[in-house]
Amino acid sequence: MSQARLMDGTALARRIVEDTARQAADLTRRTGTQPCLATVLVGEDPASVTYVRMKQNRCRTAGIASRHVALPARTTTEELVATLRSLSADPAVHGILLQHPVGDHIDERAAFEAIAPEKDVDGVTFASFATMSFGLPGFVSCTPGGILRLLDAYDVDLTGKRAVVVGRSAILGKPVGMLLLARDATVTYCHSRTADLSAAVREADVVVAAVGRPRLIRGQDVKPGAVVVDAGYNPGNVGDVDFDSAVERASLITPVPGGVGPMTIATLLEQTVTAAARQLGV
Ligand SMILES: NC(=O)C1=CN([C@@H]2O[C@H](COP(=O)(O)OP(=O)(O)OC[C@H]3O[C@@H](n4cnc5c(N)ncnc54)[C@H](OP(=O)(O)O)[C@@H]3O)[C@@H](O)[C@H]2O)C=CC1
Ligand SMILES: Nc1nc(=O)c2c([nH]1)NC[C@@H]1CN(c3ccc(C(=O)N[C@@H](CCC(=O)O)C(=O)O)cc3)C=[N+]21
Repeated sequence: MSQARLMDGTALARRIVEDTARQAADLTRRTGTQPCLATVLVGEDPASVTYVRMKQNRCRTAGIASRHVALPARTTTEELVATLRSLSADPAVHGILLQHPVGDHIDERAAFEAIAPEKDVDGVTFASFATMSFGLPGFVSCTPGGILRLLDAYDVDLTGKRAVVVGRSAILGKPVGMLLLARDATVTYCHSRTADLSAAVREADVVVAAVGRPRLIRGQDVKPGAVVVDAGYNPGNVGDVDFDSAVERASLITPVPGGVGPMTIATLLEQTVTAAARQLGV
């Protein structure tokens, strides 16, 4: 069998960011206000520092202002909630991103819920999860939203397809399953307690790997012709899919890097400009 075609997230994300930059410039010209994303980081985990910096850099190239709030690792839930409430109330801030994970001593859910839904451009609040799941207007979780955009760009028909999502986190696995369900896929969630992961994956027409375990999904478990989305992003730019073996069986596959990662940031920027437009009343 021939090798899978690559789903090029870098190229699609570049087009989305260019469109977003035009919209940001237009909005700035019409209102005199630049769209602004606030990024909040607790602690100094090097990977998280890098991700947040990438997001800020991409904002700058798209003409979106960013404001960074760096909090010490010992920050309490109450302090973090207070910070997010004050950003939620600040009219100069249009979108808020709280970088996950925040540390075990903090109630991450309480922190997410302190983000005003109209500024939840990362799509992490209960309100966003609900609107996304019901197909109502609102903000989608960025990585899941980016994954669906990528599948659409490659004309992947999801209707009636068996989709297996490996992982069920609040910002990735669970919401991507809801988006696939909304597109009439038959969705199975797998997680750390799944009895036979290989058996589940072997049945999948579409696999989304969102685990955080390097190369967990192997080519031998990929159904020939399946579509494979690797959302994993492990140290050393390694995905959750064993690319070299999976590329031999899949029909379409995302590379790491250059697949899902850039789509996440493109979705974040796009939703920030949408949030700003709504808040500025245009
Ligand atoms: N490219 C991007 O933009 C982004 C990439 N990521 C990447 O995606 C991956 C997942 O991130 P995230 O969802 O935040 O991670 P979490 O650690 O929050 O969740 C991991 C999920 O995988 C499940 N899991 C763990 N081990 C296994 C296993 N051996 N078999 C089956 N399931 C397992 C867990 O199950 P259980 O629920 O039972 O514990 C959990 O549901 C990471 O590599 C992360 O870096 C994350 C966000 C954005
Ligand atoms: N609240 C929250 N929302 C997130 O969206 C979120 C988060 N927390 N915590 C951490 C993860 C990780 N994440 C990535 C985003 C882009 C790339 C990305 O663009 N990667 C490039 C490579 C970039 C490079 O390494 O040069 C690629 O895959 O091609 C990777 C990882 C978002 N996350």
